Amino acid sequence: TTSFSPGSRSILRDIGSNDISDHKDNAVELNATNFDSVFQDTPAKFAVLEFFAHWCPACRNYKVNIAIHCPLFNFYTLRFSFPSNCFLITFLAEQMNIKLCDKFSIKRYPMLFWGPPSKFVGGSWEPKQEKSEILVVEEWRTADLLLGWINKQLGSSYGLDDQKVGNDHLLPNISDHEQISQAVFDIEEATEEAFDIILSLKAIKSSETGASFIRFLQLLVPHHPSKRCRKGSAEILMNFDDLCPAGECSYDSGVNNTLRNFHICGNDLPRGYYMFCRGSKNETRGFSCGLWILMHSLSVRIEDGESQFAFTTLCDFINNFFMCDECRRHFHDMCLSVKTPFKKARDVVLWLWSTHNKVNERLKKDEDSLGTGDPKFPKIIWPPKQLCPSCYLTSTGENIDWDHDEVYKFLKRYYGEKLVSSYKKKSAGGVSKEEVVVAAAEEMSVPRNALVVPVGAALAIALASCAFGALACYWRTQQKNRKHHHNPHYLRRYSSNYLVMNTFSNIESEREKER
Ligand SMILES: Cc1cc2nc3c(=O)[nH]c(=O)nc-3n(C[C@H](O)[C@H](O)[C@H](O)COP(=O)(O)OP(=O)(O)OC[C@H]3O[C@@H](n4cnc5c(N)ncnc54)[C@H](O)[C@@H]3O)c2cc1C
Repeated sequence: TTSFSPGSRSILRDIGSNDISDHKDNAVELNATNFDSVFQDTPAKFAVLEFFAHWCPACRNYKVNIAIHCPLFNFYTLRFSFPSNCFLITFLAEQMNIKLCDKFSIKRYPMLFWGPPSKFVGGSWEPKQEKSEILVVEEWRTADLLLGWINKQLGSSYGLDDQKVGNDHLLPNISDHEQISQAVFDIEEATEEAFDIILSLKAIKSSETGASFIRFLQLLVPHHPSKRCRKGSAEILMNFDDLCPAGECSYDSGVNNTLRNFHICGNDLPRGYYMFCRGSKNETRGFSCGLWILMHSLSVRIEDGESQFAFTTLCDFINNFFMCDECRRHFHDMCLSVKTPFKKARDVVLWLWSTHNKVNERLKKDEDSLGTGDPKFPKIIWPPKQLCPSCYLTSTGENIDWDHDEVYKFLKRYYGEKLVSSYKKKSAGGVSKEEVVVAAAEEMSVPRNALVVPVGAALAIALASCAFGALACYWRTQQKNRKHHHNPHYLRRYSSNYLVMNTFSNIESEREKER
């Protein structure tokens, strides 16, 4: 038997497996406090909201039935997502959540509702309410009943044997113009998952790995495409020297003031699923895809003065914290092959793009011969012509003559504006105002008047006052008195020319002004 912790969504994951006792509870708590934000946070068009009670055997039994008999549900419950953009949320009706139960007039368990997620935000339901967009799901006891009911609402004809419907609203990457908007969610997910992995493997274990982690945060604070990740990174950065004095982080859970008390992108992450990066098989894509997208989206946001810093930071981050050994080593070799420091942001963007293509090329051969790739997402040299015709000067067979100016323009658009505007466009023409609020990614530019100081300034102040956590310490000091110093030793050590020293709030207020 499995016990589900009160209020958690663990049951969703648990029913994803036929052996429902397999899974650990690592799910995000859904409760009266985050109820609205969870609904706001999804680009899904429809949601199934379930009120259940942990003592209600029927609640559990019908889910097991669904999990075993309908792979389609298996998929969406596992991934929280459903064909036609629908997802299931379970909600435990216990004492602390009683007000919400009242708002939805819950009189029995389980009770399932169907509607656009935005309608659940601050929403309510009454039995005789007419014209409500929230409907009670009447048929839910078995997989085919529930599927039949949903088919009726959607005018679709999904069948119990459908295996891969989870991806049918996502186009393959060849035509992923519109889908890139969803990548913001994956960028957040990958950022938080990377942080989780670092914590669970206790990967910050020396002053070197600590410094690498700090530099990564320094890159995220001004440039992460998601505002809440920028904020979360800033918080960790500011507290880092307290959290990891002398490079010794405490990883104990249940202890105050440890890294575990922090989330880079917010308490409700990681969500446990990917959207743009979702594979057609469970074991493909996901985190590593999200990590690439994160790196590309960072690269197009940096300024020339940060080029070498961004390059070494990404290289070191992968080398220290991406725990796929083969990936790490190959990437590291490619980093080492760069002999001249980068001076232009454009060159970093193009280096990352071509490095990613080298990985694609290598993996394509492996995947073709071993059959280990995702059949829906074969490795390709990217971007394909369909996505960027002007990127191609000529191509004969395997040889492509790229127009690098066009490739650069395309990448800036795709991982910068496009990532933002598709999402906003979709929201504006789509369901509700709230969805715009959820847009985790906003503008791509760093404020023009960002204060840029020599990065060497960091060590002058920082080393003197805090042996380790130097950069975090400096960062804090900077906020207080903004003194500029220079220390060539630091430049050598971190091989970086400049560092944008903006406080998070400065950056955000600049962004507000620009808006
Ligand atoms: C640093 C790093 C090194 C890796 N090394 C290895 C390795 O050695 N062996 C291994 O088996 N796996 C490796 N991986 C994983 C592998 O690269 C893929 O991430 C994984 O196979 C999933 O592939 P995917 O189809 O989701 O596409 P990914 O390659 O993950 O790409 C994600 C998305 O990025 C876009 N994209 C594709 N190519 C480019 C490009 N050139 N420039 C910009 N955007 C692009 C596409 O939209 C694509 O869907 C590595 C991952 C990372 C982050």
